[in-house]
Amino acid sequence: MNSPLLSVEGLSKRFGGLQALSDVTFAVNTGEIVGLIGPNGAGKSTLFSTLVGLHRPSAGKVALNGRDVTGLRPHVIAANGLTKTFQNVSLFAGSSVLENVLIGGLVHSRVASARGFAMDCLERVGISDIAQRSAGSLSFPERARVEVARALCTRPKVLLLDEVMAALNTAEMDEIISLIRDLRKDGLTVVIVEHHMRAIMSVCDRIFVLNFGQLIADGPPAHIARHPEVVKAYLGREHDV
Ligand SMILES: Nc1ncnc2c1ncn2[C@@H]1O[C@H](COP(=O)(O)OP(=O)(O)OP(=O)(O)O)[C@@H](O)[C@H]1O
Repeated sequence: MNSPLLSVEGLSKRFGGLQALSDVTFAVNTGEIVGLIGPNGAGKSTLFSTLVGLHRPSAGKVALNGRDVTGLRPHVIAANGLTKTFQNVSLFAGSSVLENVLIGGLVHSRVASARGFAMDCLERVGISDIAQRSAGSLSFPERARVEVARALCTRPKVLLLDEVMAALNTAEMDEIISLIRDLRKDGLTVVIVEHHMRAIMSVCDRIFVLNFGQLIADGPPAHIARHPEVVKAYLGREHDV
């Protein structure tokens, strides 16, 4: 059997007296779309930030394609193929859409060659027509696409999407879901943190559930939607899938 593309073993993160992640272990295979859910404060963003090197883990190991990337600097981890988008979309409002996306490409190349690839990424997410617009003037759905394009510009193998659908209505969310499916068809592996259960349940092959920093369940959407501990800790009721 092939080894998983992303492998996380016994990952823990402590902030002073607070244990934000406790002994988290999971694996993601090439081409999967995996969801990560759990109540506010469960540790989802901390897990993403620790995976991409923004936090140094207190214990545990992260491997990408069999290579240990634990504790490496964020740009080195990005260059190895693991990238995340940022919650509460953090674009440079005074810069153009193209400039915002191009920043992602600087992990691999200089500005001149990054520009062409940044345009390709904008094309891939369907917004090449707004490349010269100021990022500060964008709608929420446009901003979500720019965030995805910027992450794509780092040429990820695994893309971590942190609540990119947060401010979107149902129709806008469906468009992003369709984009995520297209990215998978192109060979990308995706992990999604999202509070919109309809979106998560419809797009993910598998879902991991965090509660108080611990992984309490892992399985296909139909299993997670009826998992008693998940319903109690997070969902509040069983969901139809
Ligand atoms: N830099 C930090 N310093 C100290 N504590 C932190 C830090 N970042 C997160 N925490 C704490 O770690 C815990 C997990 O937070 P985290 O943001 O990862 O949860 P989350 O599951 O992403 O929540 P949400 O769904 O609200 O985004 C929380 O108790 C939070 O207050």
